[in-house]
Amino acid sequence: MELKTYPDREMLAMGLADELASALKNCLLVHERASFCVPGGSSPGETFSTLSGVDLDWGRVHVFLNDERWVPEDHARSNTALLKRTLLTDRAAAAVHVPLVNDAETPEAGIPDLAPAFEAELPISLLLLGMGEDMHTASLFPGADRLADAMADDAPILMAMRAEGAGEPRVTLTRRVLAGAMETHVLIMGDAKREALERARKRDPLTAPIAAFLRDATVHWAP
Ligand SMILES: O=C1O[C@H](COP(=O)(O)O)[C@@H](O)[C@H](O)[C@H]1O
Repeated sequence: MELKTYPDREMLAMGLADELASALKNCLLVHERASFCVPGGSSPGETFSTLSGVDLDWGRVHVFLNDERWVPEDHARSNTALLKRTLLTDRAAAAVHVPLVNDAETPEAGIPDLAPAFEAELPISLLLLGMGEDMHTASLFPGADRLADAMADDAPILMAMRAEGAGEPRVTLTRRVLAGAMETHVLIMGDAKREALERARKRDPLTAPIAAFLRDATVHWAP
């Protein structure tokens, strides 16, 4: 694991957006397209806004979320809405968005229609993950009902997930899919998450799911 620290959140957004843009450009030099898998939540908005203005061949970039809360797009907690508002705008409006939610009643009912589109996106070219103070990443929550299945080597691409701390039901890419990414970055902010990261490094991924992705990751942190 490499840890990059920034003096403040604005510098983090600029530095991380720059690094992600370089990774996408390098990928597009040798591949027809790049698959770019990104988190939702409260942390990535400023990085996404900065990245959306970068001049690159966005039409060859396929963007999708690590996970989604099973809520409609006009819901305040919709990760899809955040993605559309902050990343898939400006120059990046030309990117191809692979949706992770539909209008089915539950994630279990929606996944069969969503999953086939993800087959063509693997392996993920560039992965950005977030992390909660409880050491969850994507919707791989400690104590979640199907965490062990989602962490297994033979997990499907997408799984439904429910956990006490998660709020609503979720859909998440599974560990093997996320861990297969060619390049991985993690975005965290604040002292509590820095402490959680250090705790997770000593823990089993089944109790600290972010630990499954740290070995080859670059972690970006600001106070
Ligand atoms: O619920 C979620 O939480 C994590 C962390 O979010 P943050 O608000 O603490 O930055 C996020 O990475 C994930 O995509 C999201 O669905």
